[in-house]
Amino acid sequence: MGKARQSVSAEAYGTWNQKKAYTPPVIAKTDEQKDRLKKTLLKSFMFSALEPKDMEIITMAMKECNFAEGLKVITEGEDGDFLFVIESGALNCTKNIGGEDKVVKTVNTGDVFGELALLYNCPRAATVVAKEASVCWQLDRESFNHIVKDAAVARRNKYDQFLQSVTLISSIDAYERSQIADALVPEVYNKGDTIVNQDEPGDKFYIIEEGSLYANKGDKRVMDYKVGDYFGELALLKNQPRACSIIVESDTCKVLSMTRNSFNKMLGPLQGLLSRQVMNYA
Ligand SMILES: Nc1ncnc2c1ncn2[C@@H]1O[C@@H]2COP(=O)(O)O[C@H]2[C@H]1O
Repeated sequence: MGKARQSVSAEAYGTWNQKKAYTPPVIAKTDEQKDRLKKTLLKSFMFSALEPKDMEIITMAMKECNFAEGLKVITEGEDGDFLFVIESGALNCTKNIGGEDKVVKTVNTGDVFGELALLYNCPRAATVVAKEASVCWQLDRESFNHIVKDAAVARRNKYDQFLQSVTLISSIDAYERSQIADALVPEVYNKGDTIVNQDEPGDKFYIIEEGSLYANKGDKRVMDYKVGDYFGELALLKNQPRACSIIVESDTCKVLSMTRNSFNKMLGPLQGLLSRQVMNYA
């Protein structure tokens, strides 16, 4: 038996908010399923930052789906009322481009798919087919709208315009850019702070959102950085210690960081470009 349904009244959202009363669905799960689902949600940028209370509602509302290899989960152009988070396996997203089906992305563990129809009330933008047997967790539109949507939209909007101005990312398509926005974590520093220490191991990549910084190799200043520039890629690309220290020059500085995992996954297609830029280093 599942837990008793919880009702979240309209008043809870304030009279200025048009959201209707929402009764979260409760789909019965074993402890083992709950455990797997929680671990999966923690791997997903869209869900990992939820408040514990919201995480509990989402955990109860999600439904396990086991997709056999070759199964079509989503069809481009159709209406959609669910999104999915992947626990294991891999699925191909294809789009019909000029009469031909082209794979535009392969999604796997921790990725979310099917979110666009829910975020923007539009038909499915791609077809999604299980490339191999995959375990996914399905979430309904209403639960997504009430608990996750506002934060997800705000986050994607907040960084989208800025990311379009970052030269490195300008060649990436809008969908990949939205995925990068999901993965970025803001960090704030003050004048004189060292964000990256020479010779130490490194596992993050950074883009500068506000402020100015410089790089020191030993005592020598070797590079200046401004808004839209990036640093920290070398240790990740080459699996080596930090080649320089990066120090904040302006009074304050905001950077957007990305873990090694996200860097590999999302900036993977840019590795050639990043490696060519390395030639410019002193
Ligand atoms: N390049 C892409 N353009 C649009 N959707 C994509 C792309 N790559 C992956 N997808 C996913 O494919 C899903 C199809 O359903 P949705 O449009 O709801 O949400 C879409 C995204 O989650």
